[in-house]
Amino acid sequence: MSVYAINHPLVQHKLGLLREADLSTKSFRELAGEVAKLLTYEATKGLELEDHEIQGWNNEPIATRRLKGKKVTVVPILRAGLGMLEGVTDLIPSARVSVVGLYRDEETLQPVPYFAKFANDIEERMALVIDPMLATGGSMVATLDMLRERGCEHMKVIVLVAAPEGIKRVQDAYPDVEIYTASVDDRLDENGYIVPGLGDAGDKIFGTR
Ligand SMILES: O=P(O)(O)OC[C@H]1O[C@H](OP(=O)(O)OP(=O)(O)O)[C@H](O)[C@@H]1O
Ligand SMILES: O=c1cc[nH]c(=O)[nH]1
Ligand SMILES: [Mg+2]
Repeated sequence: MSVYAINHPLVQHKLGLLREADLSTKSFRELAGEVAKLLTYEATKGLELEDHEIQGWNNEPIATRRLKGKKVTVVPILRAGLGMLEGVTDLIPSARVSVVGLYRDEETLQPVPYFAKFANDIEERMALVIDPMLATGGSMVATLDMLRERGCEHMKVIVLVAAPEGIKRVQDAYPDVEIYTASVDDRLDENGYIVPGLGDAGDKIFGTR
């Protein structure tokens, strides 16, 4: 089972702040970006390197290493995934951004697609899919389906908070996909919200509460 719940003290401290009921939009946005950045650090620890020789300060060659292969594509799921994007691209500034627009129908809890634009050569890139909330997992699996249909083989998921139901759904469909999260929470409530969770992450990030 490849779920990585990151217990780093900074992640746990910031997650605790994010869970405060009356946090301002500004603080929620800042913290979501900061936790996304720390989770990205963990999620990228297995990236492949290649040897690369450079000219050093005194004109002597230095053997260094650099990231190998095509640049990563980051895939925010609209809207709420945008709240994590800057945190991720702070660490991977040359990443290509692919965007998937989905909203979850409030009655059926099914994902409804409304936009998709992928980086070119997606089949050669590692995709880091970002969304604050993994609840039923419907939105995440729909996004992974879109990427896999386009030939993307190497995908990882970064979410701020995950419900056990969503983790199971992703793992059943994509056992090879690693999930990085600040917390595996207890359960979903009767409306499909994660408990204890963060509430409606999209509304909090966009100030549309
Ligand atoms: O795992 P699921 O049950 O599919 O639920 C999770 C999805 O719900 C939220 O998005 P929402 O539909 O609220 O859209 P928004 O980001 O535009 O607010 C969240 O950001 C995920 O994308
Ligand atoms: O808890 C949840 C579940 C879905 N979407 C959210 O924003 N929060
Ligand atoms: Mg929402």
